[in-house]
Amino acid sequence: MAIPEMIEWTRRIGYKPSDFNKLNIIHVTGTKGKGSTCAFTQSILSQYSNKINKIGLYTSPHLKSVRERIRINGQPIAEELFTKYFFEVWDNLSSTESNASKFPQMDKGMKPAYFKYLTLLSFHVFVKEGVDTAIYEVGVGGEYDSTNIIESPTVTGVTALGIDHTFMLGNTIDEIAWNKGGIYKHGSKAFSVNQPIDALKVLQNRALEKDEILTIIDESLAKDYELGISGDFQRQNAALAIALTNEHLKKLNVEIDEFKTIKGLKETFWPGRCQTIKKNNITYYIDGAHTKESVDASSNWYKSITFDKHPQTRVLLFNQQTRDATALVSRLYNQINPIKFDHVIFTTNVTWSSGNYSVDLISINTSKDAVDKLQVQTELSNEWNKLDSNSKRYVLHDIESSINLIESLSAKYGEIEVFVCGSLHLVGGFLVVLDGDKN
Ligand SMILES: Nc1ncnc2c1ncn2[C@@H]1O[C@H](COP(=O)(O)OP(=O)(O)OP(=O)(O)O)[C@@H](O)[C@H]1O
Repeated sequence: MAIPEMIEWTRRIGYKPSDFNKLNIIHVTGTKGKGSTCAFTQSILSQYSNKINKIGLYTSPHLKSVRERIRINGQPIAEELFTKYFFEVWDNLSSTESNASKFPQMDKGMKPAYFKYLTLLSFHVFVKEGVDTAIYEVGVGGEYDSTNIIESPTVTGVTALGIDHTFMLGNTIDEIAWNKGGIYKHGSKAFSVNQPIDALKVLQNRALEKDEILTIIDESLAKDYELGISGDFQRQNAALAIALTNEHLKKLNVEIDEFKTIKGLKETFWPGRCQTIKKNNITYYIDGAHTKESVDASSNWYKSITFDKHPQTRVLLFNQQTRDATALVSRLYNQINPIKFDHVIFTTNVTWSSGNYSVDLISINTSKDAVDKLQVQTELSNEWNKLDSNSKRYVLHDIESSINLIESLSAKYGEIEVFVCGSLHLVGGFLVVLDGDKN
């Protein structure tokens, strides 16, 4: 019922899905690289400002502020606009009659859950603000995702597939591919990067169901270009972005200009993914990887850019609160080998030492009890002890305390390098504390 319900919510805020065709939507899913691909796409298209007036970008999750999820021309929408449109949606949902015979479970006045609400809000914002190109990142999967009420995207793309969200999408790569391939649409060219053979067959069939022939992009498309997001694997995401933007521009009858592609790729900024920040004597290498494949990718990135450096001290700051954290951390250890960490810090995603989360980062998915008992962090520390008993291990309650510890290590040892990894929630809180955003 996910899609019929989403269409019903849409009706209650005053729209039909076909109203969103004028947004000229590029729809993107995948397991890894969706957000980066969308960011490259946005940045390339922003070079055509004489032809494309306003570009909307809908992505998830956010790092520091929920407004990052709904961007116009690359910028998170302002607080005032967010508030205004949020309550317009809210009031419409409160007042519009329900379609009780068809949706008895959706009483008048009910509100959809978080992601659905934000998706509705994004459509409303983009229509009201006169967006003429919109890029939509799927939340989870594709077929039943709330973004999949989009009827006529200009083009669709599937990034690298892997195993994640199995409770919703299935345990095998075929089932996952089936869900993701649900965004392909009749009349919209279907793209993907190269995938494991089983997944590829499923994607091909899913495209055929919509009378489209799947195009596997040439992954060398971006090989000679400078990319604004670091990491070798980003070449694959950038190549997909080139294919998507070229097709989109064709549909809009805009001439493709390779120089704009090159400039757009170079200027792409997407924080929290293979990002380096230098602060005094501390260099932070930050990546929100949290699945097997992405932990491999980001560990290799860290290794490749720091292997030849010989800092006084290396530190790992890690958390993963809900997935198989110990398996991920041992994977990270094996990938990074022979680099060794002198200090290893396991923290929760709680932002401040007071026990508070930054307001936009409050998580109701994490059991408070597990956080209070530092259960996951203690398990991680025990696991690390088996992997490398020479590292000094710390189990800390929150991100602020972890950064304080890192700063005290730097005061003692001088030049230090810190790899921050395991969770985008950790990275979000980390950036809030590092930037001193007290909220
Ligand atoms: N093509 C890729 N292959 C492998 N790993 C990747 C790839 N692209 C991104 N990653 C990894 O996934 C992490 C998240 O990247 P990104 O935000 O682009 O992906 P996403 O699909 O939006 O993921 P999520 O939904 O988890 O946010 C990156 O930090 C990186 O570690």
